[in-house]
Amino acid sequence: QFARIYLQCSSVVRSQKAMTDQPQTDLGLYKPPQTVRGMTELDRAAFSQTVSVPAIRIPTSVLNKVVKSLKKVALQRPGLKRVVEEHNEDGNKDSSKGEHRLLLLDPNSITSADSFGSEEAEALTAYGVPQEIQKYQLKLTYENLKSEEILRAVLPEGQDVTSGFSRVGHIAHMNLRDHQLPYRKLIGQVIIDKNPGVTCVVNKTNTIDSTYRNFQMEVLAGESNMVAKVRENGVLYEFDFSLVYWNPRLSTEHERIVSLLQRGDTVVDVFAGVGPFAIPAAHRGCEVLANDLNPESFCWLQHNAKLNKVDRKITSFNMDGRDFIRGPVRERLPALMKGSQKIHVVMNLPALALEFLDAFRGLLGPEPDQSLFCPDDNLPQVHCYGFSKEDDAQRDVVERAEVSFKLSLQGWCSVHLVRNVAPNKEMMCVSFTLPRGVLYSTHTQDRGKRLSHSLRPLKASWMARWHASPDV
Ligand SMILES: C[S@@+](CC[C@H](N)C(=O)[O-])C[C@H]1O[C@@H](n2cnc3c(N)ncnc32)[C@H](O)[C@@H]1O
Repeated sequence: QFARIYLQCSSVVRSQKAMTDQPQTDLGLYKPPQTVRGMTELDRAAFSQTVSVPAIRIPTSVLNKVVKSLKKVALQRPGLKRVVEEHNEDGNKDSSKGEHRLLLLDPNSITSADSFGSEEAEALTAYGVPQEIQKYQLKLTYENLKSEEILRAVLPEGQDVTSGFSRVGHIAHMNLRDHQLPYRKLIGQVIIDKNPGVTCVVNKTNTIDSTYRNFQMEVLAGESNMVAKVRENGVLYEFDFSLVYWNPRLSTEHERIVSLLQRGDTVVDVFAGVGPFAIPAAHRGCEVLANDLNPESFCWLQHNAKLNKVDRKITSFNMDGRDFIRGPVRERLPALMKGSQKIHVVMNLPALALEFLDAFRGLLGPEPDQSLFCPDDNLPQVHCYGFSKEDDAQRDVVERAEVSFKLSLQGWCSVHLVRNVAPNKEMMCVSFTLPRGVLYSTHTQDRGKRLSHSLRPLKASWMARWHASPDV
């Protein structure tokens, strides 16, 4: 039944799940002082601790070569020197042993002289370094700890310290769980400390079901400046993250759609946001009609068009999507369809866009005179997004598009899996050539049977078109 529906899984964008910024390696090394457990105001000094680590003594004449050979077993920690001077029993630098240095080793890999692998042992022999391990008293400070170690030390024992955050310019955007909320200010500060470039951490305080798809958020740490500068696929955007929609996990999808466009095509972006389809499309030489209901998105869209010097290619609107289709789009469509350049309609409001497809029903009024009938009319290509929680997500989104059109799309569309949004929720994109029988009809009500019948003679030429352009 759905033989022509292609599910493309390759571009699933994986969520950033871990709060940690470095891989977990030597979690056993740091045994946090009990005093930090339950801390809600960050006291960095309280995290300091002296630990005993293995070390090997190396003559300075072969230091660089030996350090290179022992790279895999050397201690690696943020902000930590792994090659140190030797000290005498008073803790002072021992100048009598000046021609040697100590290389600190990872206690997870090296516990005794026998722990070296064959390659490392051979290198030590070749450079004349005795395989003797000594203990070194190392002072670990807050700077040398990873965010996960700090949070594991602070949060109640046995509770999960990981949580997702995404980066929007200088802003780290978190979605903390209830048990983490008492520690939210501290968590925010740790994220700032451990992630260069992050100067503001916010926590989402509502679900994204507001009309404009923006989040309510609380600033946990850092500056309260919500105006982010973001580069996506080489294009610069600026916007107030608290007032508009922006999702860094859509960059692959934005790029995928833009790669379908040719210079001179027209792009109709019904739910344009701050411009992640519209601006690159204009950059590619397309004429763009971009609309968003949110006045803030509309302003930032215009700002971004100017910022990227494509404002002359973009005509922007601040309207409801249906009114936009039935107004400015309807006005321009007949002329555009006479041309040879493609028309792409992008509808990225996944919670509702499939329902908005009904705005195309009867958009161009009755069928033109049969003598003027041209099966190769330049019909718009639609890329419409939808969420699905169904087992068969592609069938689900196609069926919902069909309900809006009162017309079967079987055999006429492709479906792309954009990303997995939650364990049982997919974001899909249905692409198809807008059926002629949808655009031309006298009624906007239920005319499914007659329309699907009137489509039949066109099917062969549509199929030919489908094969010629697999991107629809
Ligand atoms: C999911 S965002 C997508 C924005 C952008 N296209 C992107 O890919 O990032 C959906 C956008 O639709 C806008 N929107 C919501 N309801 C709308 C409506 N009825 N008409 C037009 N725009 C609407 C929101 O303000 C939001 O900017």
